[in-house]
Amino acid sequence: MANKKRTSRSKPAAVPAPHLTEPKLTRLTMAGFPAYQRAVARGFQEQYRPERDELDRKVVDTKRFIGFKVGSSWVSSAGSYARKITVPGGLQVPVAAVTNVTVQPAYRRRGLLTAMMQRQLEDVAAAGEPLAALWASEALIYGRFGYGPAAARARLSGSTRALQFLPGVPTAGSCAEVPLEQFQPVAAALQAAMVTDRPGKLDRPDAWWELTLFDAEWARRGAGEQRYVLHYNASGDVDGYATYRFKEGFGSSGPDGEVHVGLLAGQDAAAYAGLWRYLLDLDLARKFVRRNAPTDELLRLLVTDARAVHTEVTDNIYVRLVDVAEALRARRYATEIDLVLEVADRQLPGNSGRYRLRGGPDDATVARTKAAPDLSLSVLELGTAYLGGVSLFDLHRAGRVAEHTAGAAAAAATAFGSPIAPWCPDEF
Ligand SMILES: CC(=O)SCCNC(=O)CCNC(=O)[C@H](O)C(C)(C)COP(=O)(O)OP(=O)(O)OC[C@H]1O[C@@H](n2cnc3c(N)ncnc32)[C@H](O)[C@@H]1OP(=O)(O)O
Repeated sequence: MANKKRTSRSKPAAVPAPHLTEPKLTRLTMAGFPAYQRAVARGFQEQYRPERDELDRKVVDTKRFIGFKVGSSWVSSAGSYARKITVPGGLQVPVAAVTNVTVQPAYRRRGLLTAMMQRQLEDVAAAGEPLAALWASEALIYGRFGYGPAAARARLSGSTRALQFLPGVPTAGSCAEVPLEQFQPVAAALQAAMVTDRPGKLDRPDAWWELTLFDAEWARRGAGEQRYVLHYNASGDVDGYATYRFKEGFGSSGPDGEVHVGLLAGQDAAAYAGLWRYLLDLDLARKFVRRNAPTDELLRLLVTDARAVHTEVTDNIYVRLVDVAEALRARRYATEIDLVLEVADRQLPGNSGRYRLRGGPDDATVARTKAAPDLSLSVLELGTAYLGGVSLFDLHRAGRVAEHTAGAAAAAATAFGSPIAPWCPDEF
C-alpha cells in the first residue's frame, strides 16, 4: 500500500477571542517601544510611520507610559510627558501632558480606558504634579475623568486680498525666510521669553522644538514644505517668528494659492502685524488658514474688515486638577478673593472636601477647612475654569456650580478670570 502523506494545511496564527482574554496593565520599556508605537497608530486608525520614532524616543519617559497587554501584544495605551504649563499670573507649573490614549477596536467599551485613566491619575498624584492636561480627540471622552475644556482655539481663514490693515497699525522692520537651523534657536529663545505671557502655553525644550518643527510629508494637507520666517525690528533684532506652508493653486481666474499658517508669535504689535502682513501679501496666494490660533487673535483687531477673518471656535486643551490645594495655590487671581470651595472628586477622593482659598494678584494660600462653603463644584468645573478662560459665573448659571453665598460665583469668576485668553499652541 502506498504510503500517502497527509497534506496538513498550515493553520493561521490564532488570535485569542477578545472576550475570553484578561488584558494585563503593563508599563512600557524602551525595548517594547516600536510595538507600542505601532499599537498607538492602530488605536488612532492611523498608518504607523516609524520616521518620527527617533524624535519621540527623546521625549518619552517609559515610566510614564502604560497599556494593557494580551500576551505580548499591546491592546491599549496611555502616557504623559512631564512639562510645565503657564497658569494665570504668569507662573509655570508642572503638568502631566497626557497623550497616546488608545484602546484597540476589539477591546473597546470594557473599561480599559477607565482603568488606565485611574492608574495614570494616581501616578501623576504620586509624582507630585498638581495638574494634568490633554487634547481630546473626541469631546465626550474625558469629562468623566475630571478633565474640563479649559482653553479654546480659533480656526481662522479668509481671502488674503480682503485683509487691509487699519491706518495706524504699527509696522516697522522686515521679515526674512531662513533655513530651519537658523530659525529654531532664535525662535526657541523668543518662545522662552514669551511663554509666560498667556495661560495654557507649555515650555518647549529642544526635543519638543524638533518635534514641533518636524516637517512630516503626511501632515502637509497637500501643501509644500514648511517655511520659516523671522521678523526683524527697526534695529535689526529678531522680535517675532512664524512658520507656513504654501498650497499651490491656479484657477480659471488666475492664481489661487493658499497659505497655511503654523506658528506665529511676535513680541509686540509691530512684529505681530509685520508677520501677518508678510504672510497675507505672498504673491500667488488668495486664501489663508490658521488652524490653531488663540480666540483673541489680534488679526481681527488689525484689519479694516474684521468679518473677513472667518473664525470657527472649538476646544483646545482640557485641564484636570490632580492636587486641588496645590493647583489653586500655584496660580494667581485677578482680584482679591477669600472664599470656601467645596470640591468633589470621584477618581481621587483625597481631593474631596472644603478649601479656604485666599488669593490675589501677588499671592495665594489654600487651607482645608470645616467652614460652610460659598460654592460647591466638582474637579471638572474647577478644571474648566482653572486657566481663566471659562467663567465660574457661567458655570453657575448653567447649574453646574452651586452658590451658597450670594455673589460668590460672580466674585470667583472675576478673580479666576484672565485678561488674555488661555491657549496652548503645542500639540502633544
Ligand atoms: C489624550 C488623547 O490621547 S485623546 C485620544 C483618545 N483616543 C482615541 O480617540 C482613539 C480611538 N478611541 C479609542 O481608542 C477608545 O474608544 C477610547 C480610548 C476613546 C475609549 O476606550 P474604552 O476602553 O472603550 O473606554 P471605557 O470602556 O473605559 O469607557 C468608559 C466610558 O466612556 C465612554 N466612552 C469611551 N469612549 C467614548 C467615546 N469616544 N465617545 C463617547 N463615550 C465614550 C464609554 O461609553 C464608557 O461609558 P460608561 O462608563 O457610561 O459605560
